[in-house]
Amino acid sequence: MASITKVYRIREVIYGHKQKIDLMKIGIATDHGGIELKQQLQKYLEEKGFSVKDFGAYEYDATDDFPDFVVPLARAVATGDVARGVAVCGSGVGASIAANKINGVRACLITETYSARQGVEHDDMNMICVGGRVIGIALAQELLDNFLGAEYQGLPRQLRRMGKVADLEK
Ligand SMILES: O=C(CO)[C@H](O)[C@H](O)[C@H](O)COP(=O)(O)O
Repeated sequence: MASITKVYRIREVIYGHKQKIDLMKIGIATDHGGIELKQQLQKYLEEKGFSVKDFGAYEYDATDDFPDFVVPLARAVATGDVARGVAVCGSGVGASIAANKINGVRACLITETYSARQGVEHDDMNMICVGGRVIGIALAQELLDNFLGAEYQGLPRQLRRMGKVADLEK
């Protein structure tokens, strides 16, 4: 695992991030497709000691739209207001599509633990998207444990690849 100092240095070199991000501050968002899962995950994270910023939705409304909640969360991840983001929608697909429109966000729809960890270690994934209509709380908790327990390794080949991805945003 990379040291925190190394992680900050990597972020500064690749993305130009200057500020030290509070790694215990996590953002969470959902549309109506994941209200219950979001509530359960927020409680789970808080019990683990994370500070969780809730971007809504706060109540079930079948007419709400995922970009209205996921994009503010993605912007907070991109600016470093929160260290990482957890986005829920019905399938997780819409959330990942919307989040990846924001420069600096590397969001992925995740359904198994290998990718939850490897996506961070190799690709510096900073948002995880899950489907509230697809997975249950037990798997979702395991996904978060792997996502939040992982750090970008920043090996030379990984830096080269993510540098090429970051160049796409210039
Ligand atoms: O799952 C989603 C897209 O991947 C969306 O975020 C919504 O949750 C889903 O489309 C909502 O569907 P509904 O039929 O409008 O409830």
